Amino acid sequence: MTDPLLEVRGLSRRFAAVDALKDVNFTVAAGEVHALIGPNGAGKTTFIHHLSGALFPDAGKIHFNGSEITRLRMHQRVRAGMARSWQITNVFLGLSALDNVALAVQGRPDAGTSFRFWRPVDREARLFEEARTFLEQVGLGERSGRLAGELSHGEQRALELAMALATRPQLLLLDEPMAGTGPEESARMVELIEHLARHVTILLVEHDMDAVFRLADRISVLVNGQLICTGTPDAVRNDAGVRRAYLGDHL
Ligand SMILES: Nc1ncnc2c1ncn2[C@@H]1O[C@H](COP(=O)(O)OP(=O)(O)OP(=O)(O)O)[C@@H](O)[C@H]1O
Repeated sequence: MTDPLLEVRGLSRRFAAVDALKDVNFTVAAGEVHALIGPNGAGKTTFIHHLSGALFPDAGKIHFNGSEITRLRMHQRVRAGMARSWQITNVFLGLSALDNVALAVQGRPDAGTSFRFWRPVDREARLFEEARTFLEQVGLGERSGRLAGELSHGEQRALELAMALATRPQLLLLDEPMAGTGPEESARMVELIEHLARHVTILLVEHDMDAVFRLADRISVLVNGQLICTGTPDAVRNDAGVRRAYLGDHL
């Protein structure tokens, strides 16, 4: 078996009296869509914060793409090939969709070198050309000139995905991409994630179980800070412990 793209070993984190994460062992294989599910307060957001570098653990190690990243800062993890959707907090609402993605392209470390040999006018044209391809990938090609603030909530989530893709990640962390979207927008987001999954490995945290069971190759279940099960959607659906602790209410 090839080494996992992401490997978490013995991750623990305590907040005052709460064990938010307890000795979590977890892997994401290259090419898969891996969903992390669990009831409210299970520790999912805390876990994603540890992967993205927003928080550091009390114990445990995180390896990504063969290197240890446990103590790396957020921007270093982005450079290493990990991108996270931030629930729209990173989108500049007063800028066009295209400008938002162009900024994300420009922030990529290799953009400086790949654009260095172009004259300023060509350089700018290249930058926007590349940004446009990411907008097209998320279905926003026609909306590139719109101010981000004028886009619907679902379109803003898609824009955020285009910005994450602009960093050319190997692993995309999607934190509740369906949150706040209506049924039509959710369906579009599921299609979009299916499309992106052909090109990039995805770790998905999501409460929408229809979306999770449709998209995931493997599912991990977190309850009270502990990973109680990892397996295929069928295995997780039929796991007695999972049904008792969580899915029983949802199925
Ligand atoms: N900064 C913090 N300070 C104190 N306690 C915290 C902090 N962040 C999280 N917790 C606690 O850690 C536990 C896990 O919270 P977390 O937000 O990670 O759960 P979650 O699975 O993401 O929940 P939800 O699905 O509702 O978003 C909860 O008991 C929460 O109250």
